[in-house]
Amino acid sequence: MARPERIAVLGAGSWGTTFAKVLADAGSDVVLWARRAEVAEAINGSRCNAGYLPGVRLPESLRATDDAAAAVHDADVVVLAVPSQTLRENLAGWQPLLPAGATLVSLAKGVELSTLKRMSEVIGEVADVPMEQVAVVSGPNLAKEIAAEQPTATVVACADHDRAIALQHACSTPYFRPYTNTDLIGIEIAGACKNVIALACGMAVGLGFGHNTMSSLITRGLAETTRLGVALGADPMTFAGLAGLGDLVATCMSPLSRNRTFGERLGRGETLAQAQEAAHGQVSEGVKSCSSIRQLAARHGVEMPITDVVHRVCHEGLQPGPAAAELLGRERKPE
Ligand SMILES: NC(=O)C1=CN([C@@H]2O[C@H](COP(=O)(O)OP(=O)(O)OC[C@H]3O[C@@H](n4cnc5c(N)ncnc54)[C@H](OP(=O)(O)O)[C@@H]3O)[C@@H](O)[C@H]2O)C=CC1
Ligand SMILES: O=C(CO)COP(=O)(O)O
Repeated sequence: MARPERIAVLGAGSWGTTFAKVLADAGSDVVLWARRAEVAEAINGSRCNAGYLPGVRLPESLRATDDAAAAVHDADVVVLAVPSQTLRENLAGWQPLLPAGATLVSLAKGVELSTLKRMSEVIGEVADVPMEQVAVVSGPNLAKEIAAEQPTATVVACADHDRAIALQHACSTPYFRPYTNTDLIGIEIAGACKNVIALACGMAVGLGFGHNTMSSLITRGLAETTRLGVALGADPMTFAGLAGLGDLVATCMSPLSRNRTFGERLGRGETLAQAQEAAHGQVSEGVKSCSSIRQLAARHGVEMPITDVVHRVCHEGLQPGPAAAELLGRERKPE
């Protein structure tokens, strides 16, 4: 399959804008859709999306618009960069505009609350395209670091390996190195679950705990994520890769992570509403996905104790201190 020529990125938040920059830097012809006209105007005028990426100069070749039809016109790749829980509604509106045969790419890391579906499943269903047309990009990809052109690797996953390779070419730059994979289930489960584990790590930081605690949560978090992924049909090796362990470590360890920061506020005693207000509208996917992942795990008889307490802290009034004590007090068992 030929390298794509025209790419539309729908969603101009931190990651959509950064990924559009990566694609433009890789030489692709990119149009970025922003839902607010003033954001598109600022990108075209001052080459900046100050609300999400202050101080980052966007390439001259990157064009922005608030007209979704103009953005997707003639595109052979359409990248979806909106939050997981709004993707279905957004895509339903865009579906009539999508060029036939275009590769649809998900950047979102979550599990839909109402259906417990992964993002690629939502895309296949709403766009009514074969799953071979749907791809996912996921890895240790904190937007601000990539926007600053710090070296980063990622994974481009698609059941159609040729499409994955075409997309890999379209987003390879001297600072961004994509690998291909065909295990969509593993890549997406890893991406959604790491946000929940990052919330737990943030709570640990907020409670004043150090690196042993973080490391224990990361390792046991990876164990429960892998259990769920394997139950759903994923390749267990995916969880040792960039989109598994790689993203888990980056998100849990970095103060740039919105999920970790959100968890830290809860750990310091703030309420969910206070932590949400401090996020200034930026999405912390784990806050909702902890509930959908917990339900998905229950449906498949998989134990996910960290995800369970994160859900109860976020939505059922459990406090982070007692949540930590509960995890430590669980029945003793072999590793
Ligand atoms: N940021 C990162 O480092 C990374 C993020 N991701 C994932 O990418 C996805 C998008 O995240 P990110 O860009 O960071 O999120 P942000 O919160 O930074 O931006 C969200 C974007 O979606 C738009 N948006 C929000 N709600 C709606 C809606 N109802 N309809 C249409 N557009 C909407 C926002 O528009 P507006 O500005 O007008 O509100 C904004 O452009 C998430 O699933 C995230 O987990 C993955 C890898 C890295
Ligand atoms: O997915 C991410 C890094 O890979 C971004 O994480 P946050 O959404 O927690 O900022």
